[in-house]
Amino acid sequence: ENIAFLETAYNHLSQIYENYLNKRIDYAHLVTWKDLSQPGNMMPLTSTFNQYDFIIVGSGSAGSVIASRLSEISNWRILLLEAGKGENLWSRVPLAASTMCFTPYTWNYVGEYQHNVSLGLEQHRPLWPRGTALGGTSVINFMIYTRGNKWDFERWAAQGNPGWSYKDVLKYYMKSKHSKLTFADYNYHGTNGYWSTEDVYQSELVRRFIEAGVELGLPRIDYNANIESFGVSTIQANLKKGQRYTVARAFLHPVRQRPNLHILTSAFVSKILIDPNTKSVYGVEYEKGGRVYKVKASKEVILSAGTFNSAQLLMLAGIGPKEHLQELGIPLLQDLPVGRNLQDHLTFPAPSFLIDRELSLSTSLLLNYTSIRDFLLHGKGPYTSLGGAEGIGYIKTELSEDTKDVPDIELLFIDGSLNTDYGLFSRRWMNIRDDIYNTATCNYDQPIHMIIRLCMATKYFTDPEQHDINTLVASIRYIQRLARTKPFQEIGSRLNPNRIPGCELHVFDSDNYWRCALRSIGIPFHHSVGTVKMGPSDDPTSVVNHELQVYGVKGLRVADCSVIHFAVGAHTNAVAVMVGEKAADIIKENWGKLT
Ligand SMILES: Cc1cc2nc3c(=O)[nH]c(=O)nc-3n(C[C@H](O)[C@H](O)[C@H](O)COP(=O)(O)OP(=O)(O)OC[C@H]3O[C@@H](n4cnc5c(N)ncnc54)[C@H](O)[C@@H]3O)c2cc1C
Repeated sequence: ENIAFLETAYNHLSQIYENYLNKRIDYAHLVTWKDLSQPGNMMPLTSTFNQYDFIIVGSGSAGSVIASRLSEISNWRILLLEAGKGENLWSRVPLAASTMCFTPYTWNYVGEYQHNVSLGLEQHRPLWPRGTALGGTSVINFMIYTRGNKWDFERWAAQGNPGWSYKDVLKYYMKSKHSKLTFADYNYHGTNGYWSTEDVYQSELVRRFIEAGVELGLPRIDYNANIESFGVSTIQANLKKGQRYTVARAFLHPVRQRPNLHILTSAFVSKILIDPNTKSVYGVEYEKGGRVYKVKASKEVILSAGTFNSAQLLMLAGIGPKEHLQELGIPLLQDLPVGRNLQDHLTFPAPSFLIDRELSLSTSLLLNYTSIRDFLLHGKGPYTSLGGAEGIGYIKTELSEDTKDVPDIELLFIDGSLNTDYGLFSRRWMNIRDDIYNTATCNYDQPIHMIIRLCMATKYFTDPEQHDINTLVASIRYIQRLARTKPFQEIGSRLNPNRIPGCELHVFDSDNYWRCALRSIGIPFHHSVGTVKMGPSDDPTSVVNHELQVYGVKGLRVADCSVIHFAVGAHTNAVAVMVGEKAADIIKENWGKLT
């Protein structure tokens, strides 16, 4: 497999870079790679059982973990149904992260128009990709490994969800992990789990980012150890030997030969089967190869289809808000506020800074024999950069009203800018309009980029108090202070003076200018959660209880990002894996199998 990988990778990287140099793009090329990652246990349809103990819908960050863990019980029969296909080799190259949204491995969702945000995007609408592959969104994401602040989980539990406090969930974060990090507190990192975590490529620039933080009083921290809430760090990433390590590679491949685990890809679940009289779930209907099949579950169906699709499948089954289902002519089974609590972080791909030295990721660094060899043979070098993301920082702005040590802003340090890939991928992934890209970002050779991310449930700038947008402006000021520190001044760091079209009326770099810029190219950060909210039975906004069971329906659980009831201060991949680990233990315990 390694030799095949090297050969194919070399040929395709050469082809892609030829296109890249010619500023052409051949998206088809990205997806035609031979698929080496098909799971071994792709049972032919004639061999699937008519009945399983558990059926899991969706093999994403949570679903893969659940299938892996439940199939540890050898006399349980488990079926995992996934609409997408197995990964391909291209998806293993970390630097290629931003290209994955242009492959068939995404559902291609697009956000609705909102009058006060994303105004500088094509049709004023942000892209909202979700993965469809064995491994789900972990096949298209940026592999940044973050868990969230301990107070996120204390609040999660305090809101009527016993078993979800920091102490409770830390156990599962550690269980899944196989860490190989140089700067880490190993009291907080597992070393025997399935899921590998490594350091990413560290350029001279990220070293300067860390030094800049330290100059401003932010210590270098292991941000997943949750001892110190504020600080700077290089990124911990889900890589193994420098390649993307998806949840499917981590949790399914090692167990795929288990006779009690059947995995079907390209199997699209269209319906949850529920007896309307008893409100008991007895199976699912799915489509594969143009045919429709029904399969029964004697114990439970577990929805792990992601924040959008789990909510959709519930509503198609008549579980959702009464009026909405009536509008669509779907007979009501259970009136629950499914889909009502969608939350996401917001990110802003600016400001960028110019520097005097050629230090950031560049064509000459990438189109270079040493870099390609380092990646293919040693799993090192700039190709292991997570689409350019190298550094991370957590701060609390002066506007925060939180009494606890909870950051309200995450800083992401990006080595390069929107034009590093000639505008072929990153800005398209953000759906930024041509005029904005051409005027604001594309005509400098050596910009570096510090992105900021709002670590709170943003109201997408509808807040009458303007607390969310003002917090972002405060964080832009913080970033400017970072850029003025000695480590950045030594390389001539200065704010990119190009203005965002549509914001010319405002004095450049004034607070109003940044508010305008934020409304223009502020976008969701793809950490959507909350559509199937977990909460106590007396909370009318809840859909599942703390054991992930859907209220009023028997034999149905939901376990993925949709149950997370607020936008925790983390990128959500590891949180979904933690939900999967915990869900598996809850299920085992409920059925008397937890040893
Ligand atoms: C572009 C991008 C970058 C990101 N970067 C990061 C990052 O760097 N770090 C991080 O922590 N998080 C990141 N995230 C977020 C994170 O990856 C997701 O939140 C997480 O993977 C979601 O896990 P999940 O289990 O909820 O759902 P998913 O992983 O989305 O899994 C759902 C699965 O269900 C399948 N499915 C859906 N409907 C059906 C159906 N009807 N029938 C059968 N199967 C179905 C889907 O195909 C999919 O495989 C990123 C997300 C995106 C989109």
